[in-house]
Amino acid sequence: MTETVIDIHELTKSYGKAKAVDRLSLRISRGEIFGLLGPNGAGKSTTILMLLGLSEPDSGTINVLGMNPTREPIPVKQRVGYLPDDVGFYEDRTGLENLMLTARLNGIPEDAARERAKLLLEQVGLDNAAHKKTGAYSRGMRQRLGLADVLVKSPEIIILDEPTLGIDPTGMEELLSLIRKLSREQNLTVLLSSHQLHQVQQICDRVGLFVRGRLLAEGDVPSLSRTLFADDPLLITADIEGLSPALEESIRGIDGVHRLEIETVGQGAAGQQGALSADGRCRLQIRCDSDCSPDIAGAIVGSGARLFALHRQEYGLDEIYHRYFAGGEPHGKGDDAKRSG
Ligand SMILES: Nc1ncnc2c1ncn2[C@@H]1O[C@H](COP(=O)(O)OP(=O)(O)OP(=O)(O)O)[C@@H](O)[C@H]1O
Repeated sequence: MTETVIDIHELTKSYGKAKAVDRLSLRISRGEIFGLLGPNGAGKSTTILMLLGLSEPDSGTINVLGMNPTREPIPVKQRVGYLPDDVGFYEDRTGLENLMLTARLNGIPEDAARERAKLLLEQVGLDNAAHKKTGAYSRGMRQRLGLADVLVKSPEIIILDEPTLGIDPTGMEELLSLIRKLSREQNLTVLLSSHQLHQVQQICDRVGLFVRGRLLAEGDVPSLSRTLFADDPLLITADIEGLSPALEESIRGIDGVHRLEIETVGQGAAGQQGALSADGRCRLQIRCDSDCSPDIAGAIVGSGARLFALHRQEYGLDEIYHRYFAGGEPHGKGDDAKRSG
């Protein structure tokens, strides 16, 4: 059975009349990577501060590793690592010295501190920069050092606030795969807030979508997209040559196919519907309620037509996010969402 390590129930926090967090309920399991997503002011940071015992809820309950962070902030802090978005280091000291300082502050004896710091620098890929002053580190290196820094005390949960902010795409990719690797190897629970949707999607087991202090939806990306796009079936596009009435008929007859539209492509085509281009090429746009691509490909090839490309549109976090947050407001199911092809 999976162990719940973070259990939030009906958590509410207001600043004056404004509710920063509004009846938030959420459970996170050990070893899970959970992404907190939402526009500015959604309540992500306020939630994180309450999880760390740095801010007191107005009502509701929070349980972190069996503890109440408001009443037991110190034991929670010992077992939960936090990487803020603007991590600070002693710039005139090396990466190794900075980590050893954190180790000392956590009561780790000198020899063990050095060993731990060296091991962590190796794990985050900074062993070559161990003796370089952190003032000369790039943003990506600082974030990796920040990750090593939160891991010094061997936490069970790490909370990362916008860890990929300001890092170039390669550095971002490396940092995220490092987070995933560490989480999987050490059964480390990771809670991360981010706006980098595409990247978050790659590493998070589950995401929660926040807006105005409320959790609008949570789940893994495929199940969220199924719920959100339930009235907007899957789109499969096929570029073919040699469409016949019999092929049209057989595609329309495939179980799960809702609608078939034909668009011209290729030489002399103007993208008009229903006509073939001079070279006989056309694009079939097939809306289905399940993935019918194998049956569609089979029907095309079986009819003697030539298949040039078959593409299945995937709804990812970007589409989900835009549907909820376009213009900073949650949108309903019927609204247009920005889609990638
Ligand atoms: N100390 C504070 N005093 C007054 N209002 C605050 C305070 N901290 C946050 N708020 C307000 O609470 C709401 C939630 O803010 P919070 O910082 O938690 O959002 P966020 O999702 O973390 O946003 P961001 O991505 O910009 O950090 C916002 O309306 C914010 O203005």
